[in-house]
Formats: sequence, structure tokens, C-alpha cells
Amino acid sequence: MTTRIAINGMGRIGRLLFRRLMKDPDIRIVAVNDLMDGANCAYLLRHDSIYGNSPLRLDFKEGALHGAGTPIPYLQEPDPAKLPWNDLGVDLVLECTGRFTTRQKAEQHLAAGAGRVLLSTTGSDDVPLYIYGHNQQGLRAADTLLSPGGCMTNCATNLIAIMEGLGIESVQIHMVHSYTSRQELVDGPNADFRRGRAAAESIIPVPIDLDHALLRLFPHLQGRVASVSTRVPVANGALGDFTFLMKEETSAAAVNAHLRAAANSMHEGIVGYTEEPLVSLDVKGDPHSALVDGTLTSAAGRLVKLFAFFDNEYGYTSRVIDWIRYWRLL
Ligand SMILES: NC(=O)c1ccc[n+]([C@@H]2O[C@H](COP(=O)([O-])OP(=O)(O)OC[C@H]3O[C@@H](n4cnc5c(N)ncnc54)[C@H](O)[C@@H]3O)[C@@H](O)[C@H]2O)c1
Repeated sequence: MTTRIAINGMGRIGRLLFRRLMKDPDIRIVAVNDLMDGANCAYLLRHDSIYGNSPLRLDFKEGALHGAGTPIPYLQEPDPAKLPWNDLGVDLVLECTGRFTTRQKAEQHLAAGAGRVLLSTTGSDDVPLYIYGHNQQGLRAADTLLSPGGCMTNCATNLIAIMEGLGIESVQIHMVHSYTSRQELVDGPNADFRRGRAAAESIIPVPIDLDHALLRLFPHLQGRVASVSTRVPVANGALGDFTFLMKEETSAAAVNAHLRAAANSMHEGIVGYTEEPLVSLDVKGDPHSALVDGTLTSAAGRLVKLFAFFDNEYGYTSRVIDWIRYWRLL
């Protein structure tokens, strides 16, 4: 059975999902919605500074994207409640604007006639949060709204879950992340002053809600998880830097053996393990939520440091696609 999908928000995540889902025979994209001009969206789908030119030769005319089979209606409606999801028979909305992340706001898609809504971030506390590879079994067929977490939550959740197998007391996380559209290219005003600084010029600390999301998933770690994030002058890619205080002394070799085993079993496809001397560009297009770099693991008594790369866009959309496949079969 074909899943009829609409994408709300054709930004970095929405467009990459579009490019990837167009290849899936079980999925039909029945509409996309964004505020930008349709010709501009078609252009950005054809040419991408990170993932290159698309083999799809999409064009915008008469309110639709043409060039990939049946024309796909291109909508420009800012209010989700007014979207024609009922008429289009939409099974699932991929909510990728980053703007409708509370239950009340996201459910406007349901009121408009969609069957289900999948956010592309961690939503508010009243939106069920499940992480693929960790607790996806919690999702029920009757659920109509899901937060799959953000890219950093996916990386951290899976690694914390694996490290819990060795016994952890607490964890400090530093997420080194490429810049995003929520920063400025040149200095400008921003409610968060540092986000308003030129993104390609500095290492920029930004506030994140990772601790909060992790405590929803690991409530027993209350008071024992802390995180910071810095945005760095690359357009794609991220590196999670984890410091675990273990219950007992260990060694880098023991930690790596444990991580490698997890990557080859329970977490296969979601967590990877490598000893290649990688840099962030090398993980462009990598589908893992965390690719552990075993060459960087170290231990000092009960303190363990480990590092994992991820492609914040491709790795993340890989999990969104996992969710689409998983949810349709429930
Ligand atoms: N970029 C990443 O690395 C990344 C990774 C994981 C999750 N996310 C999350 O995904 C969400 C989107 O991030 P992004 O990087 O794709 O952002 P983006 O700014 O590239 O895209 C957002 C898009 O939404 C559109 N939009 C804004 N308001 C709209 C409205 N009312 N109706 C329709 N479209 C509207 C914008 O025009 C834009 O094209 C955010 O919540 C972000 O946290 C981003």
C-alpha cells in the first residue's frame, strides 16, 4: 500500500526528504508546502550545495512541481489548519518547518485532514518522543503525532543507551555542529546574541534543549546529564564529544569493544564504528545517527571520552525514513 505524504517546510530537511522519498516506490509525495516561491523551491531541489545536483529535473509551473511523474502540487499556505490535506488524502505530514512543534500546533495538520504527523525535531513535552533504534516499540498504531527527536538527540540517545551497558554515573556532552539557517551569515540582531554573529567566522556556542530531551528518555539520569553545543564554520556535519563518568574504571579497548559489538548487533545501521582517521566531510551522506571514531576513545580511571560523527541532515533524514517505514506497517 502506498503511503501518501505531504511535506510542510521545504528547507534543508524537507528538501532532502523530498529527494530521498521520490525514489521510494512505496511512497507518493502528494503535495509540498512552503512560503518560498515555487520556482525557487524547484531550483533548490535541482541544485544543492551539500549533496550536489539532483537527477530529478524539476520545474515549477501552474502551482506544481513537474518533472518527476505526476505533477506535485506546490502550496504556499502559512497556516497548517488551511492546508487541503483532506482533499489530497494525506496519510502522513512531515512537519519540517520547525515552527509547529507543540501538540496544539502540530495537530492542526490532523484537523486539516491528515492521518498522522511526524515532526522533524524534538517537540514540546506533550508530543510523544521516541528514538529510532532505542525505543521505537513504544509507538502505537493509534498514535497520530510523533517526535523522532533532533539529530543531536538521536546521536546521544543511542550512545548513552549503549554506554549504560557498561554502567555510567553521569555524562557531559559537547555537540560540535555545522551552522544552520537559524544563524546569521553576517553579524545581525538576534534574540540569542551569539546566534546573530557571522556563522562562517566563529565557533559559536548556542543554547540547545538536548538535556531536556535526554531526561525525557532517561529519567533516571536526572541531575547527571549536561550538554553544550557550538556551531562551527562548516555547512554540514557534526561531531558529538561525550565524557562519561563510569561506575567502574575501564579502558579505551574495553569501551571500543563494547561499542563495536553494539554497532554490529542491536544498533546496526543506526550506530556505526570506525577506526578510519575521518574528518567531518567524510561522513557527508552517511546514514548513521552516530559514527563512533574508535581512534579517539580514551579512558582515565572512571572517566571515558568518546567521539561520534554524524551527518546532521543525511543521518537524521535516514531515521525519519526509518520511522515512515516502521509506522506504516504498525
Ligand atoms: N538542519 C539540520 O541539520 C536539522 C537536523 C535535524 C532536525 N532539524 C530540524 O528540522 C526543522 C527544520 O530545519 P531546517 O534546517 O530544514 O530549516 P530550514 O530553515 O532550512 O527550513 C525551514 C523551511 O520552513 C519554511 N517555513 C517557515 N514557515 C513556514 C510555514 N508557516 N509554512 C510552510 N513553510 C514554512 C521555510 O521557508 C523554510 O524553507 C527544525 O526544527 C530543525 O531543528 C534540522
